[in-house]
Amino acid sequence: VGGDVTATPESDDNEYLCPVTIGGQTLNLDFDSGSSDLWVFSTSTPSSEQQSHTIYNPAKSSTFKELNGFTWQISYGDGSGASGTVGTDTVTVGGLTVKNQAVELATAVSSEFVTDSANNGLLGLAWSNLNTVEPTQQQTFFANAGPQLQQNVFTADLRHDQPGSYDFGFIDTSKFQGNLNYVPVDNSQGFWQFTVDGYAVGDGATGGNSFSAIADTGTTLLLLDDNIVSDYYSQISSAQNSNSAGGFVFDCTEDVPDLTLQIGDYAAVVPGSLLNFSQNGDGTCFGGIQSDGGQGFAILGDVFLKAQFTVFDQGNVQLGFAPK
Ligand SMILES: C[C@H](Cc1ccc(C(C)(C)C)cc1)[C@H](NN)c1nnnn1Cc1ccc2c(c1)OCO2
Repeated sequence: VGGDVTATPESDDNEYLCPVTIGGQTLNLDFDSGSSDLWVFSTSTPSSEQQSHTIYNPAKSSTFKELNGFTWQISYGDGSGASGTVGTDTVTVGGLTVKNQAVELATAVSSEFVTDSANNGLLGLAWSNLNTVEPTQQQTFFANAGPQLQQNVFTADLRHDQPGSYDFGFIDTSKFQGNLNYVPVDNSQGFWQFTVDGYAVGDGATGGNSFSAIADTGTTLLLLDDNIVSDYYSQISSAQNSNSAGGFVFDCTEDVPDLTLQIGDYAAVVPGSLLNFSQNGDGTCFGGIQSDGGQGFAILGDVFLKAQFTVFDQGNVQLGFAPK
């Protein structure tokens, strides 16, 4: 048994949304391999915060069950967050159905979620030890689906400005070139965390120290250690760190170098075209590489994942990468 679901980019590839059916109701959710809560806008969300969101109404689901007294509360690294109550329902993603999946109903959401009307919640795909439900931590959709999957994996094929896909339970070899390169995962902190062994800017030599990184479909950009960020932008003459823009910007006319991350024997190339992320409207462009805020590990978000076909292997606790 498996599932294949389309991942549609919002404007500027800021996030990728996928249709999820919960108790017969379909909402577009942001699949997030960097968190482990499945939460939705619902009839429990204050009407002032519901705005033009699609909401889930548990009263209209014949399979919803309340988990009495259970709560959740999550804060994301970008400062946003949400909280609420919990129940279970039947959840279907791309034809793959999980019964009695914990579904977290938002009773409060931060302004970033209120204003992003296309995003009706998150579906966490990190490890279940990151789930925030109390008093009893809940399993993710992927953890619950694992036993019924042919292969205990899901794959991400995100694309620039065009629909991509997530597959659950199988690896579609038509979606990548060559062989998959596997790297062991340390899931002790709940992330898809692994070691990057070095990096290269443009056609320069690979150097630098090894560092920890997480594969995070829920983060838009490629967030790296400040030293690597400075090294990278030293190769773009007009680059500057702009407070008003919220990060490094450069003239849109500049030739933007590739970044290569050495992962074991695999050289993961992120082409310069993806590293010129968006236009600021004043002739400057916003970089796809930005600071990780000094949190001790790099966050390989969508900018990185658009350039690699990625296998999240729950069975063998490993990640696989291949060029597309
Ligand atoms: C930000 C997303 C989670 C999210 C997604 C979408 C949204 C909006 C829809 C409202 C746009 C908000 C939030 C990410 N998911 N793993 C995440 N959740 N927790 N940490 N991260 C990654 C991180 C992202 C940005 C940092 C950061 C760490 O540290 C410093 O700046």
